Amino acid sequence: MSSLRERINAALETVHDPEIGRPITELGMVRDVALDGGAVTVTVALTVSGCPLREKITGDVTAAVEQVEGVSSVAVELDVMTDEQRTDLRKRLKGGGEERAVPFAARGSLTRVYCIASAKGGVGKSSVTANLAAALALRGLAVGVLDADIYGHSIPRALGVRTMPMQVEQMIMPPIGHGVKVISMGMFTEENAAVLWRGPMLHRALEQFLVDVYWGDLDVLLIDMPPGTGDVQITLAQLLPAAETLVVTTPHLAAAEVAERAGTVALQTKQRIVGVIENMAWAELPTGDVWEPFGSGGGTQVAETLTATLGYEVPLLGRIPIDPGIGAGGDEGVPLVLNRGSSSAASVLLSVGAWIADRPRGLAGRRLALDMA
Ligand SMILES: Nc1ncnc2c1ncn2[C@@H]1O[C@H](COP(=O)(O)OP(=O)(O)OP(=O)(O)O)[C@@H](O)[C@H]1O
Repeated sequence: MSSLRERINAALETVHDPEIGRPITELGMVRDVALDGGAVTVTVALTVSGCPLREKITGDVTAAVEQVEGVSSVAVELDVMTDEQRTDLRKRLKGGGEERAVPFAARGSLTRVYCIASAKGGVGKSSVTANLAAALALRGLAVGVLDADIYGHSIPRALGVRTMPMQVEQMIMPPIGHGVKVISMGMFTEENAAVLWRGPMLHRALEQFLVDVYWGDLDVLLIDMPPGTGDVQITLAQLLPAAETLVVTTPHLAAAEVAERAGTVALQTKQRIVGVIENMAWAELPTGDVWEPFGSGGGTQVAETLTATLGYEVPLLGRIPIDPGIGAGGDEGVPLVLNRGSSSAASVLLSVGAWIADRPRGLAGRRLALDMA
């Protein structure tokens, strides 16, 4: 039979750091386990002082150790990592790999990166991104969202994220909302300040979000793009040449114009457009009838035009109806797919999420580093 200390250590291995998602034992956070008969005192070193998750970690350690046979009481003492320990942690998390590389652009990266793009603002791109991210997390996928929309940062709020990212050494720990890791340009600017992002500054900021943020091993990274064509599109195409694009449009936008803009970016950046999502496509009347206030066929037309222009199949992945629950979910920080999963809008969003989830995580069908030149 194992000793009390061994059993306590095994219990501590089940406690994960809430931000990093790895066992605290593996991260070097358990500094000491003192035994006085069955009374246990565990000293945990937090990554930074004033860590907002101290209570959660204390609670998790207590709950895990309390259950160990032979333990009569548990006390948790908190300490803070030394500079050397933080450096060591950063190296461990980066896997000793190249320091300043974009992990998703590395050869062999299995993370699928999708840029959620639109020709114009206000078509619901951010709402779609937040809901798709939540839908993917719901299916058990490891998901991150990078909010690169420099004109409006609605993603953190839509995913219920209210905390700021923590910094450990040069590593930025993304806050997590509904299981989704979130980083937004808005987290690094004064509240509501209109920032005029110039090209080089923008490039550096986006690079930092991809390189210095600890994303961990993601299945999918969604990037909420600013509408239209511009510096963000160019920068991201350089940093993430294998990223793919999902185009969000509404039926009333001139389909030809939407397709032309999206197609031009795809041709210039050589990034593949993998599908079109039509938002605000229809509304259900109290009578049960379907009403299409903005006309119909826009999404199909965009998909068909892109298919013809780009020379490969660009499918229409879904038509999301108008649903006030989308706006309410965004305001409350609980995406519609999580709180009204059976509504028509949620069903479409969940089915697009399923389509993304079912695409292989591997390299199949993707452009490899060799032909990125
Ligand atoms: N299907 C829908 N039904 C009802 N309201 C919607 C729907 N989709 C989005 N909305 C609402 O439309 C508004 C614009 O949506 P959102 O912010 O997601 O668009 P966006 O394209 O990201 O805009 P921007 O680029 O300006 O940030 C929001 O108030 C949102 O709640």
